[in-house]
Amino acid sequence: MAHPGKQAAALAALEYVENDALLGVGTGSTVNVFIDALAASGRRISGAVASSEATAERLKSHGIEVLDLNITGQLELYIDGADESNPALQLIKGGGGALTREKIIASASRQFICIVDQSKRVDILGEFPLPIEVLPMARSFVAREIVRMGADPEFREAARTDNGNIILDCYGFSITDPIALEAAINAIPGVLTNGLFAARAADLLLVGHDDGQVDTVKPA
Ligand SMILES: O=C[C@H](O)[C@H](O)[C@H](O)COP(=O)(O)O
Repeated sequence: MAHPGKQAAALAALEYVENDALLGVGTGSTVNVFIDALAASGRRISGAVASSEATAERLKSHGIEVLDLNITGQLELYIDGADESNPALQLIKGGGGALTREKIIASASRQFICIVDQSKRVDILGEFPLPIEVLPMARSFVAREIVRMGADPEFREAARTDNGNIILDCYGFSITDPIALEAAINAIPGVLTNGLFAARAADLLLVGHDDGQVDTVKPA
């Protein structure tokens, strides 16, 4: 049984899915509730672009067609969870390691609805360690660069992303300017992307509470 806040947010997102929609679908436990609820709702969608192999498998298990982003072009709607959201709806994502594909699909979508439970809302991003996807041969180099930037990178042991890369979880970044930090980390050679979704923040946040209430939040 999913956390009640996650469940409430995921169910609320169903209201934004139109018949025959072509959806982008994120990754994680909140999105899993959404996928299962979508299938159970009987809503008919044209297909979905998946942000991870796990999501693709779950969609297919419900008989939802999984499509290639190269074929679909721009998507109307992307639905995904997050690890943290600030009032501008800038996010930290990647706790499940799917950040790169998630950022691609979010950027290729007209609207990004983010579904979270109340615990994910923060004033300033960064309590959650910032994940960075890195090419394996660049691991030590990127880690040293992150230390030079004032944070503490930790290698996510025994984890490989769907793209065959490694994750550095970075503790202690002072994220007062998320757009600048996102760009600075992405400029390090060997970084595929980092988990800050600041240049492409969410457009709408659905926040689920334990009692089943859902807040609909627009960027401040
Ligand atoms: O890589 C994983 C994703 O960014 C998830 O959206 C994020 O970690 C939130 O996951 P959950 O819904 O399981 O809390």
